[in-house]
Amino acid sequence: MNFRKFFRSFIYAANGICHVLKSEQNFRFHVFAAIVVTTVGMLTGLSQIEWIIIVLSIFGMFMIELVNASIERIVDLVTPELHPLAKQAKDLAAGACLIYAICTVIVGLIIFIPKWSGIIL
Ligand SMILES: Nc1ncnc2c1ncn2[C@@H]1O[C@H](COP(=O)(O)OP(=O)(O)OP(=O)(O)O)[C@@H](O)[C@H]1O
Repeated sequence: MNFRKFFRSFIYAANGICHVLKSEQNFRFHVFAAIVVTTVGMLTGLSQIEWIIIVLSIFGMFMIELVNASIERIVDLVTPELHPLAKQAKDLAAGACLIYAICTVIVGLIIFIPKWSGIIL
């Protein structure tokens, strides 16, 4: 096994994550939301399975934002001009992010609302 090559692939991946953090406002928003949810989760008190679901939701959102950013760049590389298929490709990728974001909000509500209802009511 080539450890140098293996290690370098981590550097490339870290570069990609740093780039998306600098260039994508949506990704920074998701990082902020993840910090808020993690803090609220610690204050609320979650079970092990609830934490696993939250972690999967948070990292799934990061992953899909990275894929979306990657698709945007590939589209811009292939066609810098306006093209209906370029629009479809970008809008489909953005739609995938939106659907997953809605899913994570629903998951969050399912986990947190029963815990808070005892405190609020
Ligand atoms: N090459 C293109 N041809 C046709 N439509 C495009 C093209 N590039 C972007 N669009 C469309 O224009 C709208 C805005 O695109 P844009 O790339 O600015 O998206 P954005 O969400 O602002 O992304 P960014 O993170 O790059 O700012 C979207 O509906 C997108 O599909």
